[in-house]
Amino acid sequence: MTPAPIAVALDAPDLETAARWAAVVTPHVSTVKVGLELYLRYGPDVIASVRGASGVQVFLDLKLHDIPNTVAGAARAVARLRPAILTVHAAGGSAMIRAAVEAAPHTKIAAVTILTSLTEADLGEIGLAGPADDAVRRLAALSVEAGATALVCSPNEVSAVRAEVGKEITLITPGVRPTGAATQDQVRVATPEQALADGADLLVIGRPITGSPDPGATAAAIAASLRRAG
Ligand SMILES: O=c1ccn([C@@H]2O[C@H](COP(=O)(O)O)[C@@H](O)[C@H]2O)c(=O)[nH]1
Repeated sequence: MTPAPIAVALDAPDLETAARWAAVVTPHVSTVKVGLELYLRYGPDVIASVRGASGVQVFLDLKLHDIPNTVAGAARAVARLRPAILTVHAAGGSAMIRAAVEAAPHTKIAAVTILTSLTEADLGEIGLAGPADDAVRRLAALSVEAGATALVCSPNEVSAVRAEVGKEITLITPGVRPTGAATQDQVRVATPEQALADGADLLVIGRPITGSPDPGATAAAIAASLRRAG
């Protein structure tokens, strides 16, 4: 069976737990995601541990955000680990995004538009007043113009972003919650089925899977539900 277009966020407190989650979900999902918690604790070794024997695609979610020269150096440093996807913050601007793209030519650079944990009130607080859609579309267009081939946005904006950037760009959506699951610190959310129907290419799902009693079975159930819906 083809693995579902899901990236399981391995936000684990230790490497053993992350590797165990990766091993049980990889028959069912296309991708595992390593974020700041794991990478800052264990460094590059974490990539081989979660990739394991299956060779599953690894998404390195470091959300780089600095001056172009520094981001280029960081992207070059992690590119040797061969992550399939590496994130940078779109708010770093065109030159910074372009620097990452040029420094890591074999890695898909994904620009994070507006974090899925932010409300419109939060956006006002940081000087981006107005509907989230507007800021997300603006940052999406700028990122693609700068060479990003993937974008991270909430499922709520995915159809607007698709209309803005076309079908060649990979749209990645965190903030995905199966019906009835706790939203936790996520604000702009939708179900896996809705996110996919609206045009997402890769759904990031963490705690609803890793916090469940049987992460392998939960990943399999979400994957089956996507196949039924598709
Ligand atoms: O806007 C963003 C960008 C990245 N993330 C990351 O996705 C996962 C979501 O985990 P859940 O447990 O499903 O909430 C997490 O690793 C975030 O760092 C995001 O949530 N929103």
